[in-house]
Amino acid sequence: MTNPNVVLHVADVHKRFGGLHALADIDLQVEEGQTHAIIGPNGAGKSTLLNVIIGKLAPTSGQVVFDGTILTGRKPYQINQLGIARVFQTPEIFADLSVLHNVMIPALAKRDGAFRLNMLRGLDSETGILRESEDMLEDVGMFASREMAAGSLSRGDKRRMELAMCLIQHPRLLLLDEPTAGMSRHDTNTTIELLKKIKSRGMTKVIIEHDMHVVFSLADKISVLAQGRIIADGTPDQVRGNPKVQEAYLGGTH
Ligand SMILES: Nc1ncnc2c1ncn2[C@@H]1O[C@H](COP(=O)(O)OP(=O)(O)OP(=O)(O)O)[C@@H](O)[C@H]1O
Repeated sequence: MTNPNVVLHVADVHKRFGGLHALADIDLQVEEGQTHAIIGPNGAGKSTLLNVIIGKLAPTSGQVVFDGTILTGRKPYQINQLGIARVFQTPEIFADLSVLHNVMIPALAKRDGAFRLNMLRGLDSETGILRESEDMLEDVGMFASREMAAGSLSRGDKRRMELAMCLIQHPRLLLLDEPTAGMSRHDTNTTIELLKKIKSRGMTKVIIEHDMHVVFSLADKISVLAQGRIIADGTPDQVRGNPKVQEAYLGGTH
């Protein structure tokens, strides 16, 4: 039976790279407002799955449905316009521009439907978007750094700015690709707190993460991938106690 709370449905998806079955028989249902983690050992197919969702890769068969709309066959920018944003994977930032201007640009692009170079000229006259961007920077703890050049930020601060750049677009679904990769424990904990704060706003999130501390701190549901298949899914407690998971993942290299 269809669950009315499901907002993202990856339905019977397969992805082959030549002879390699990178995704097999994937059925993933993400409920509105939840944080759904996808975990699994290296090479399990996590990035491939994320790329299929955002339209960067076409599945060999099956489809992805978001809020009743079939995403499969659409281009990444069209999927983005439907309210799906991805963070922490090669974001386009303007290293020489201030943090504040970097946050304003995606807000303007969203309002106007596309990015135009001449947006860079009139930034300071966009008072509404300027104020909203300042609020967003306040939210992610970056207000004090708003005049700094984006290229001079530390890795942790850059990721916070990137998160603000995503949130300012008010996505309905936020995809996070290893949000704490390469971070110190302190920055990781700050990011967890930040993501919890976003969670309380009810935004749906799909998160790929290697760090089990992050996964168990944030996830409402976890799907475990191994060799391209979902071998278990459920609440963190259900997944933690699943012997198949312990064998394939938790007892493995991580
Ligand atoms: N473009 C591609 N062409 C051929 N094979 C690919 C391609 N992309 C991924 N693969 C293969 O598909 C499998 C799944 O890779 P994927 O990157 O999705 O795994 P992952 O779970 O994200 O791994 P990691 O945790 O190491 O990032 C791997 O065997 C990988 O080598």
